[in-house]
Amino acid sequence: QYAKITCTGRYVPENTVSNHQLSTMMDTSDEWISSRTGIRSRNVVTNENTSDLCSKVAEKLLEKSGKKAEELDFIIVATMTPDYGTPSVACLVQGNISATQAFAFDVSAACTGFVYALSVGEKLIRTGQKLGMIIGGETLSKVLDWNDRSTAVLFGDGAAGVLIEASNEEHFLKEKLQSDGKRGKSLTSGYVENNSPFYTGTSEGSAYMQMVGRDIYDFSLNDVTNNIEKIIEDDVDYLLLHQANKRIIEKISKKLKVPREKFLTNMEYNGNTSGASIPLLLDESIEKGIIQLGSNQKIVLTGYGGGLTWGSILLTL
Ligand SMILES: O=C(O)C1CCN(c2ccc(-c3cc(CO)ccc3Cl)cn2)CC1
Repeated sequence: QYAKITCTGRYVPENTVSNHQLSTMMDTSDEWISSRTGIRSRNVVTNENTSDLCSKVAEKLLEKSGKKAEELDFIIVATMTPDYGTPSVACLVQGNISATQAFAFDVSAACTGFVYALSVGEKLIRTGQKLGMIIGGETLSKVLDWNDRSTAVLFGDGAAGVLIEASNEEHFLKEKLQSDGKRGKSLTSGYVENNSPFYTGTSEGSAYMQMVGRDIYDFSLNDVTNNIEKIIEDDVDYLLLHQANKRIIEKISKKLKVPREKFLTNMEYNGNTSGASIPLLLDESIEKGIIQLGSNQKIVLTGYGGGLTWGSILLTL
């Protein structure tokens, strides 16, 4: 049996923060942010954590599909901003929706997390599971250094996901997943201090998000373009890339010689939501009627970011 995406859903926090609002909090401007990133606003939690956002998505997926929670065989959450080290966000979601038959785990691959998780979920279906839920969810606002304008203006909170089910038709056509730990220090977040009386080592990192923008920019233009080239086909209808920066997407489209209008974007009102960005874009594009489940449209999903990780999946809907 094959796997097929049968439902999509999303949830973003109510609190919308405009570029202008940020310009009253730090030395930045709407002009700088929107011209350099394409971002005009983002949504930021005030009293929710990642498991809350993901649980809202889970409830929406069940409501839209008519599936019962106890039908779920597995739940995978892709996140770099979990509530806890343990329990996983996926387990917290499982508890919240009483998916009593499911096994649940998180995937840590930053902005490529949803692509990695979808790839794993597809294999679980192909080896016999019947129904899975795969969610990308982040509360990046809790790990940002809000005094560092170079990162604080780029990121947003949100969650979105899909149901995948066993199918007789083949929908997942090709994938290429990659990582490079040697370059991992270019984007870090969530370092945990060791306070043991025995520890004499140094503190390596920061709990806050730190990014060497130049390195990530160059990586995205070079490694990510090469990755897409390995799986893309001439009749691809749309490419849904991780929504990190409008200029990088324009540069990738030029380098690939693929028309810009095939690259869907939504960073304008979400900011960079890391593992949530691709499923947010997928659900929004379906709601807008640009993409339809069951249409046989051919799309590419490409994530790229912390790890460093990057990867693409070519699939038909
Ligand atoms: O000066 C400028 O133009 C600045 C230059 C620095 N910028 C960056 C740099 C890197 C990213 C980024 C982040 C991730 C992680 O999700 C993945 C992929 C990318 Cl390309 C986003 N923005 C903002 C505009």
